[in-house]
Amino acid sequence: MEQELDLSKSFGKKEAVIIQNIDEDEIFIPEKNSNTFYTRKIEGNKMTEKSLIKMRSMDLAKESPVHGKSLRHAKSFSSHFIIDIDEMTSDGDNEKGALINKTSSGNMGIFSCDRSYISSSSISTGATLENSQKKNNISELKASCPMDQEDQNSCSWRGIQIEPTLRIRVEFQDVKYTVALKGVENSNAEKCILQGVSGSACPGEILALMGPSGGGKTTLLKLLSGKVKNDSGMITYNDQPYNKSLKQRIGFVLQDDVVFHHLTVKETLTYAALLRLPNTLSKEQKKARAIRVIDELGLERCQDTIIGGAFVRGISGGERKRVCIGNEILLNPSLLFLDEPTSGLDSTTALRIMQMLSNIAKAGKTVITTIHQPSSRLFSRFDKLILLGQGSSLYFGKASEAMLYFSSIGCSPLIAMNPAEFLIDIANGNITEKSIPSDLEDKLSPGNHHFKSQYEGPSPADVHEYFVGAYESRVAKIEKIKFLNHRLIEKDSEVQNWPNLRDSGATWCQQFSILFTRSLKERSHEYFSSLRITQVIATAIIVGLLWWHSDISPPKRAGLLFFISVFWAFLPLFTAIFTFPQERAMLVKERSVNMYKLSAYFIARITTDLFLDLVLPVTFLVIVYFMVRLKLTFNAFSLTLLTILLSIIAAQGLGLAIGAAFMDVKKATTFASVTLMAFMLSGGFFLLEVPAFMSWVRYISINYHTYRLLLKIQYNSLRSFKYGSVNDSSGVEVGAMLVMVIGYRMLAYILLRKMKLRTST
Ligand SMILES: Nc1ncnc2c1ncn2[C@@H]1O[C@H](COP(=O)(O)OP(=O)(O)OP(=O)(O)O)[C@@H](O)[C@H]1O
Repeated sequence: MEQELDLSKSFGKKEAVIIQNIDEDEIFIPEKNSNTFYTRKIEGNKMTEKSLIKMRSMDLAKESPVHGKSLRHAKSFSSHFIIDIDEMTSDGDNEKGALINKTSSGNMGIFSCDRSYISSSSISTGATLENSQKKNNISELKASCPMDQEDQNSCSWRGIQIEPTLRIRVEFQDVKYTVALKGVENSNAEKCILQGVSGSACPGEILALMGPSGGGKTTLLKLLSGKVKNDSGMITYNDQPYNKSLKQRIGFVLQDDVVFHHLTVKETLTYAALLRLPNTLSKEQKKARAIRVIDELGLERCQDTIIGGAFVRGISGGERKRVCIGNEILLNPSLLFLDEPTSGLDSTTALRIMQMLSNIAKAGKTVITTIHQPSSRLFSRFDKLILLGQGSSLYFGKASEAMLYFSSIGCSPLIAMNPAEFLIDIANGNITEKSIPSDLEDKLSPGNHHFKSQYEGPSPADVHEYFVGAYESRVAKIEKIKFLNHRLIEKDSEVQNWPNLRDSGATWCQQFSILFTRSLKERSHEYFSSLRITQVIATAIIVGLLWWHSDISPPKRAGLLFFISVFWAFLPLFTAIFTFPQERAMLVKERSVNMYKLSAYFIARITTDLFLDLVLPVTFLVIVYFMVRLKLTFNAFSLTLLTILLSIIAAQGLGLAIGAAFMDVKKATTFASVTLMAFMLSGGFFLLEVPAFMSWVRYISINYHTYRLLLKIQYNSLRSFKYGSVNDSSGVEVGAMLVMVIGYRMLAYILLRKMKLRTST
């Protein structure tokens, strides 16, 4: 079926979309500057959600115009039409009127160019918008949900908003940042990372920070998000300086954001929702919110796939980025900061992510993102742009006017070039294949002190200096005046108190239970991995075979009992050592946004390990006990098992404390191996007599106490062993082990508390 639309009045630009399968009673909400449309159905005064409608983008330049105008043909779809995106999404109040379908198809759509909601059914009757009952419904809907032009286009995101977004305008003026250089001879050496950067970003906008690697983008992002404090200059949020209550309104997506590798997409977002959303929402509502975010981010297909990591395959890079963004979006932040959200992704996925950010911005949020080298399609999504080169601003303003600005100062591409490529070249001081500004050329001409006898073109340093100077004289001054004027006007206005965002998330007990379950899910794969099970069972069988039905004489069994004490200290210690170093990034990230109390995390974490560590030792002991035929009484078996469990818990505590002290796996494992060796040698099996001045080592040795307890259980007395005290009661050993169980954990907790949460650049 061939469809024709009279687009002659309003259309005729570069791009078009074909929209298929339009139902009756649907309205379309075109996105500004994008080729995305949403559909909503109207039921009474309510609009219900429907998915993004299918569309196809095409280049109209390649299409043959009909009637000499922008009339287009389209074939082979049950229902579709073509419409000019530029016109459709053009800003503003320009009333272009509705486009009426010339055919009689009842399944065609109608659009007007003022971005109103338009019903497809209006077309089938040829009715105008004014007469449409649907329009009345829409007007009522708009009246009940007042929002500005941007907000109208963002209904899909409104569904996941907890409360209306507080619109925050970020302005920064003359921001400087310097770091002290470590490891250089001159201890006062400093490096200036940002020098006098200014700009602003308003709600509904995407501000892109572009520049070459090392240009200072991430540093600026961290300064603007309050993660790092600036040395001088001013950063304001709705004309107020940063304060702690802003923290909850800021979402920050790191370049390599941390997520648990063994949790699925759904689990990741559900746990985040349960922990972070306010308690005014029920558990079911929080879960529903997570599901909603999954839908909005287009992650339905992979919601039950694990995230994955370096050693385990999971979701794709683009999906992972979207999960990280979803983690932040759940909370409806007013400001969203992203560090290179598209790096490493193919251009289609990158565009999809940018489209999503665009939708997020249109929901009234301020989005600031760093970006390396975007494609031209990606570039067109930015509202504002800051171009940084060696920490200095080379451009700030509308992204769409960046090329115009550089051409106004005499630098434009001489060959066809992607704008981002051109801008990055400029920021790198590379102006090959670009026109050289006459001022710069004059500077390098004979007679000037910059002139070199053999003209080689301007050096990157000259180019950089020129563009910084041009920016200072043409843009920076104007921005400064704007900023100051703005502040003067705002000065008399009331100081704004940030309204309380929400009550705090989950209670302590809820936090504990959520973190316990999350930890159990994340860790169980490690505890019950086939490798670990094989390791324990194989060791048990080898030990059982070596000591098969061994005779009961002490010399023979002492070696076995000592080995058990070493094995069940070694294994849990080296497992526990990784806990905090591995989870450090996640802990810092989650704690820095007060996601939970450290105590809830800590208790949940050690309880998970306790729980998981009980299964394998029981299996081990059952195999060894009956193969060797250790003392076959119920009491002896249970006491041996309890002793091993006590040893495991004490060793875990030591491992946690060492891990928390170093927060570095390499250092921690080195220290732990030396400690365990000292414990083993002083444990009483290798050495009966220890010099008096070294005897203290025994008392802090886990092996010493475990070995003595095992001997006492099997032989009731230590008299035949002639080492250490021959006291037959087990109180001292049990007491010492309990002190270790609690003491090492307390130490680990204190060390964790001291861990710095604020990051440096
Ligand atoms: N703490 C620090 N000590 C020394 N130099 C630093 C420190 N932090 C940042 N820098 C330097 O400051 C410059 C800017 O760093 P930043 O991470 O902001 O760059 P970037 O533009 O984000 O780079 P990329 O795109 O490669 O991520 C770099 O040269 C970096 O080495």
